[in-house]
Amino acid sequence: MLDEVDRWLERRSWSAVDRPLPRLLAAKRAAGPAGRVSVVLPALNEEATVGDIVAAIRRELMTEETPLVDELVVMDSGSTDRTSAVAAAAGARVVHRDDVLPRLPALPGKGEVLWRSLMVTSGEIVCFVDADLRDFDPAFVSGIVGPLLTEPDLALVKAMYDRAIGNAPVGGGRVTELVARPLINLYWPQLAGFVQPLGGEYAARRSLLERLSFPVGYGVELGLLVDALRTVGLDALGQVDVGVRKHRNQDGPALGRMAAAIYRTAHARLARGPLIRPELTQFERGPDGSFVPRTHPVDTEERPPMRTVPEYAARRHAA
Ligand SMILES: O=c1ccn([C@@H]2O[C@H](COP(=O)(O)OP(=O)(O)O)[C@@H](O)[C@H]2O)c(=O)[nH]1
Ligand SMILES: O=C(O)[C@@H](COP(=O)(O)O)O[C@H]1O[C@H](CO)[C@@H](O)[C@H](O)[C@H]1O
Repeated sequence: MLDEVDRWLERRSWSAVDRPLPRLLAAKRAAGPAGRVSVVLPALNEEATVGDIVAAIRRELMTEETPLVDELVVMDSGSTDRTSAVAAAAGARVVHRDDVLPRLPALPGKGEVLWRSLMVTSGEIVCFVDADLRDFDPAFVSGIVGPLLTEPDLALVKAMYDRAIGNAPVGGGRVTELVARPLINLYWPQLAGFVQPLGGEYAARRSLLERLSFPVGYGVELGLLVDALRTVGLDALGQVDVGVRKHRNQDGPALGRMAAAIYRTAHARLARGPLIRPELTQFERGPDGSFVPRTHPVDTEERPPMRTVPEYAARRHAA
């Protein structure tokens, strides 16, 4: 690793226990409006898990005694199950992607709803948490929000954790290990110190997020991390150890499509090369036992920095 990254690991890598909740609450009070925290859960058909996550955040971080989180929003990404009803019953504000910036028809994808969430939240600190987590611990939120309350020169903090898969305590993060980590080490070695560059739990200042493009699909984590490095520099980025992360693990073909979106996002940020063909063909055995190609589109759209959207600028001016 670069010497710069070794130094960065000394300065910008923490554990959630380094900042106990009373310290964070005091820092939040001292920060005033700049300490307002919005938590956003992107959710596509997460009825099985979203309610417990919402309830845990409300129970531990949204009480009179522990008011760390000011706003909890579940962004419905086009669910066809009871995600919205379950999230609302647990106490979240639920926003459907189609109800945000209706003049821009919603595109499918996680990044799309994360981008739109900036339009419907008001926190100066925005914290993203996946809605498919199992055994969710609210320290995921307080751990990554903490440094943004105590270190004014930080702009984005990622969670780091062991990646469980099935019943095994480690071995998850397959696209991270096979795609993102090699890409980052080859092309953005300053980011090589991030243990979980694709992790879905991260917090950032709105002042940074509103300046970044959002890939509409699964490229959003890599895109935001690479662009944050370019925009604010490595020393404004950090990571916090929050233990173990368990989530619903997708199958290989689904992760292949995710990997293609991540490759596309990386390609778009490398020197402008030849136009790439945004498709991915995978194979499965057909009824007659032969291999059948299945071609899927790879999302290429990126939403512009939110601060360039007139409605957003007007809303911020009015606030
Ligand atoms: O089009 C999408 C795809 C995913 N997600 C959400 O984004 C998070 C991460 O997605 P997923 O679990 O599919 O990714 P993985 O963790 O398996 O990489 C979850 O809360 C999903 O419900 C979403 O809101 N819209
Ligand atoms: O880290 C990874 O390799 C993938 C897949 O994880 P698993 O192999 O299912 O544990 O999960 C992450 O990647 C997505 C793309 O960046 C993020 O959106 C997810 O939040 C994150 O879970």
